Amino acid sequence: MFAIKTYNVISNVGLAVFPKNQYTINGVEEPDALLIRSQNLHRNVLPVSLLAIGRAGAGVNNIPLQKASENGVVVFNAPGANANAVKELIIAILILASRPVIPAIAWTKSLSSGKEADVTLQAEAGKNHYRGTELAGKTLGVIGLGAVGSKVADTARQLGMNVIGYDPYISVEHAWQVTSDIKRATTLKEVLSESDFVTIHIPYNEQNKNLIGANELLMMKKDATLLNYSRNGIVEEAPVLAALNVGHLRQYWTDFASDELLKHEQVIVTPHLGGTTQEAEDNCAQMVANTLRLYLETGQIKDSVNYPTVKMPFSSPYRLTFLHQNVPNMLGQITTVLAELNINIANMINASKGNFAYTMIDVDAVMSEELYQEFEQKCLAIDEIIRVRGLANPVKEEF
Ligand SMILES: NC(=O)C1=CN([C@@H]2O[C@H](COP(=O)(O)OP(=O)(O)OC[C@H]3O[C@@H](n4cnc5c(N)ncnc54)[C@H](O)[C@@H]3O)[C@@H](O)[C@H]2O)C=CC1
Ligand SMILES: O=C(O)C(=O)COP(=O)(O)O
Repeated sequence: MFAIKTYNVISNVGLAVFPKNQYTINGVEEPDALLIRSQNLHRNVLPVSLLAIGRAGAGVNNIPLQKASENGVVVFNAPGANANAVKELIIAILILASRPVIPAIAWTKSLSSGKEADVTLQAEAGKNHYRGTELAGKTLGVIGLGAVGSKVADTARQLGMNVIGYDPYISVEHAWQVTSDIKRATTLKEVLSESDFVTIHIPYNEQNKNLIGANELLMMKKDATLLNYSRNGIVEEAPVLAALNVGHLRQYWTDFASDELLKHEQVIVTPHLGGTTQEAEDNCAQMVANTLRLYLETGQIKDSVNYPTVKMPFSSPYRLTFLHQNVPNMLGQITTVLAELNINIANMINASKGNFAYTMIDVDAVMSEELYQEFEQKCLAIDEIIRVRGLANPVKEEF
């Protein structure tokens, strides 16, 4: 049995991926895996039992990745699974930022038909106060052309906007997804200075902390609108409020509340709604539940943010897996231990990601508990080996 502990609201479609006869959900204190959304784990102690964390969503800045890697905890996310939800919200916001639909609705609601008054006439007479502008022909700057940004760029083009994209680290896969008729900016300044709307779709990490501050805001067109549906730490709040106050920036739309932002009339804050649709919640939970199962049951790693992708058919009766430092001679040391115990290798694979690496070795026969314990002890005596697992071949391997 594997034990999963969940935090946040996780879709039942995702939870249904775990067969009841093999998994307990929220049944024990020492889980094999966590399944979370935005739960902040930075202050949590990771239990020794913990093998994996599944983030049902994109951003992993709520997870202590270095600590997880060092403790042999593989962290997975659900790349792209909520991107359409964020895209649709961004498009709605671009329209709401151009046309005062929300105040117009509130005003219309306030009309009352007294004895003489006719709400239709009042509405017709007052509508000019709610004149908007159109998106077609305006320029949208998209910072980050990953799963969300590439979709936003495409749809904005379909709406007749000019689109400038900026992503110096774009993956080949996403580069293929981005429509070819957007302008590629080579500097942040280029995208900021040419856009009427700027929308940010990048991860929060040390490098992207405060990416948009006073200097960058000055690069923006006067009267432009800034959208931050990525993370609050990417945009510095004080300079944004100052830019709004002096009339340099028109509006700031964000998914991340703060006391200061909520007080400002030209800041419109949504309650971290980007990925909150039924479809996105189902997609994310289902995707990451499948990758958790794949890892827990077969040792294979897919969509991990801290360990490499490793795929190998489970064609032998027994599999050994090793999370270790990415240093020379790891394979040599592991195979020496196997040879000492007279265990024959049927198949093996090794891959690395940054400072960490993963090795899977399929062996000819199921190891007895006693033999496995001896093997594990010898392996863990090697300083650079972080975690060892022994897995019997599951009946079902496809996820
Ligand atoms: N508001 C919400 O509910 C949601 C927020 N997000 C946030 O949006 C972020 C992006 O999500 P996805 O597009 O799914 O991730 P992704 O990983 O597919 O794309 C991120 C892109 O940003 C690029 N990038 C990184 N640093 C950059 C920089 N300094 N300048 C320009 N480009 C840069 C990368 O090369 C990559 O192409 C997530 O990390 C998360 O923080 C994602 C989903 C929902
Ligand atoms: O996927 C992301 O990065 C998000 O920000 C969505 O967060 P959530 O799952 O709604 O708490």
